[in-house]
Formats: sequence, C-alpha cells, structure tokens
Amino acid sequence: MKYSTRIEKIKGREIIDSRGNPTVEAEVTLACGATGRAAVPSGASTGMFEAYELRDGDSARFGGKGVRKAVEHVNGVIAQELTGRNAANQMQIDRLLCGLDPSENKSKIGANAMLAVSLACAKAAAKACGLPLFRYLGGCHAHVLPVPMMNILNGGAHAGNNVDIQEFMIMPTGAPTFPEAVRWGCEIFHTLGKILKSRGLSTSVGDEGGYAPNLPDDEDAIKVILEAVEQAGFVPGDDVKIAIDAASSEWFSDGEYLLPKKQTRMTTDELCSYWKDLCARYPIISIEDPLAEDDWEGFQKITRSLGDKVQLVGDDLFVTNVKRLRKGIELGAGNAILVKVNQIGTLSETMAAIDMAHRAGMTSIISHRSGETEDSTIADLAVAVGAGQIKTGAPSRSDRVAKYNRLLRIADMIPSSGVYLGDGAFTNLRLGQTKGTLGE
Ligand SMILES: C=C(OP(=O)(O)O)C(=O)O
Ligand SMILES: [Mg+2]
Repeated sequence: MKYSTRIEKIKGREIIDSRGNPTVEAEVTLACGATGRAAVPSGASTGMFEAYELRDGDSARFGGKGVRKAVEHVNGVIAQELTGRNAANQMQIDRLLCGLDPSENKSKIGANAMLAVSLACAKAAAKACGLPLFRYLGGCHAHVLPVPMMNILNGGAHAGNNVDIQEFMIMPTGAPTFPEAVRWGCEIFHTLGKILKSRGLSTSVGDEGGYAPNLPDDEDAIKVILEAVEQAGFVPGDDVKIAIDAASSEWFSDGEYLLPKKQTRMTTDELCSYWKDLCARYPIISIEDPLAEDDWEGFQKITRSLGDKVQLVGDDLFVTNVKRLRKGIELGAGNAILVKVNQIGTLSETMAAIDMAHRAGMTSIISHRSGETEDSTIADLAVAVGAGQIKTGAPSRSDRVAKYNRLLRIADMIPSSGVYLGDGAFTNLRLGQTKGTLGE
C-alpha cells in the first residue's frame, strides 16, 4: 500500500490510571515514521449500558486479568486486522475494530482495547499530516474553546465523605477567554480550600480532584461554593454558574431513589421537585443525570419542567451511544449529552453521537472519567467538534491539569486566540428544546 499513513505496527501495554488501577495504552506506528499513543480512562459510577471494559477484577471472565487480556487483544487480533491499513481512514479503522467483536457491547475484544487503538490511529495520522489533533479532527473551522466545568467539590462514588451528589462544578461563563476561565476556576478552588480549612473541614480531595468534606446537607456544598465564588471576587450567577452531576443511577433501586449516604428516599416526582427547587434558589445552569439511566419518564418530566432554563445532561442515560441518544431525542428526554470516549469505544462512534446531538439542537459536553491518565485527547476533541463545554475535574491532580494545559496550548495555536463560548453562547444553547428532531 502506498499511503505514508499505512499502519506498520501496533503495540499495546498495561499502564496505571489515576486510581492506581491498570489500564490500556496503545502505540501505533505508521510507514512514514509518525507515531500516536493513547491511554484509556475508566469510570467508577459507570452506566449499565456502557460498552464493556475488560478490567482487573473481571474475574468471572478472565481470572482477574481483564486489562492484561485487553492488551493481548491489542497486540494480537487487533494488530493483525489493522496492520497495513490506512490510519487516516478513521471510519474504516473503527468499522474494522467493531467488526472484530460481534457482541452488542464490545465485550469480546473489550471497549478499552478498541479505544486505545482507535485514538492512537487518529493521533498518528494527525502527526503524519503535520497537524495538531484538534485541527486534524475538526478541520479549519475548529476554533471554539470550551467553557470548563470544574468539579471542585466531590461526593457520591468519587469520595469517601457523606455527600450524595457526585459532582459540584463551577462554570466561569462570564470569563472573556479560556485562559481567564481557567484562572478564575483556580482562584475559586483555592478560596474554597481556605474556607473549608477555616471551618475545620477536610481539604483532602476526591477522585476528580475536588475537595471532599463532610457536610450536614448536600445543599451546603452549593452554599460554600457560592461563598468561595464571592470571596474570590466574582459574581455568582453572573460571572460563574453552578453545574451538578447527581449521578443518580447510583441511587436508583426498586423503583425509587435511595441516597445511600444520607439515607434519604425519594420518588421520581419528589426528585424532580427537589431539582426544581434547587434551581429556583441557586444559579444552577446544568444538571447531569438528575434521574437514573432507565428513568426515561422522569427525564421527560424534568425536561418539560426545567428544560427551558437548565441544561439536563444524559450521561448514564445516553452513554455516548446513538441508539440511546436517538430515543432521548424522540422522547424529549434531556437536552444535552455527556460524551465519554470509553463509553462507546471508538472515535468515529463518539463523533457520530456528538453530531447527532448537535443536529437535534442538543448541547454536548466532552468529559473525562473519574479514573484518568495524562492522555489529553479529550481536550483536542472538545475543540475539534466545537462542543463548547468540557468536564475535566479540579486543578489539583495532574491527570486533570493535563487537559486544562492542553487547552491553554490550543488557545495559543488559534490565531484569533480562540472564540470562547462564554455567557452569550449559553443563550444559544437552545435550552427551550423539549422534543427534538434528528435533523436528518
Ligand atoms: C465522570 C464521571 O464519573 P465516572 O467516570 O466515575 O463515571 C461522571 O459520572 O460523569
Ligand atoms: Mg456523570
């Protein structure tokens, strides 16, 4: 084959993630000598409809050697299938990867094995073309830097404290540029640390780098964050808004919600009222997984009642999967999608989900996982697709900081210094959307 982007070699290896758990990394070498390397993240509050990750602890299937098995698949069956193929033909690469696994959820080969190679091919091809990844994936129009959703207070499955809501995030929507947004976020994070310390509360951090204090009530997290915003010199609701990830699939069992730490029980209707009340009292712009992954009716209800004001994000609900997203669009369940590359397992399928969401008038947020590595592909992806929002934790752990720093470098590469999708843009989020069309 004559392509200089012809795949010469694929090498998989086991590395560790930010929780010290093993994960998969792949390195792709092309005929022209360009190489691409990608590492796969891993969730803790994983949705049950996510693509299957072969991981350790997966003893039922591979004697506790899940990640090792995924690496074997990279070096074996995947390398055999893709060697000699054109890495610049991403769709073909991803189709071939999917073709190796007849299962619905990629459980034979492992979504982690596939994703490592899928992303590494894109990175190698970008290098062969002499382009930064965001430019290779997004073309000449890629120019929008995302608003950071900085998760500065952790709870739920990401922290050992008594807070049930998984993530409390600040969005510096009033910042004029991306670097300013990061600076504001860092200053608020530091101020929050000082306030917590002055009250004798813990300043140790959770999986995504946010503080993880014990608090009398989850609502107190919002109160103390707003205090930090003000003390840092910003105006809550004006300069900085609040976003929440409830991760409420973790609470759902037998038709009701049981918040495990505070032992509070709620029905779907009560939970919807709880969110409505919180949004009326605080500058909350976004709630992720306000209802559980199969509570479609609950999602419809909350979208009808809050969807014109608040971004209602499907993470476990959509799992970056066009089939589930299509259902959500048709039902009017949610008005935004959280995008996690390892929920679906290939780059093309990820981009198809983002495209479907955007054409239906939904917003998208590119997201890390709670278990991360230094790989910063999602920063490039956010700019490439013009997502406008990125969720990548607090500025206290280098696995999260890697994404912010990559975006700061990308901001420097965009001659206009990047259009920052700040507050004005939020009025264009089409939050009024309650029932969409696929735009096809
Ligand atoms: C990032 C998240 O957590 P995890 O990676 O644990 O699913 C999330 O729920 O949005
Ligand atoms: Mg989530």
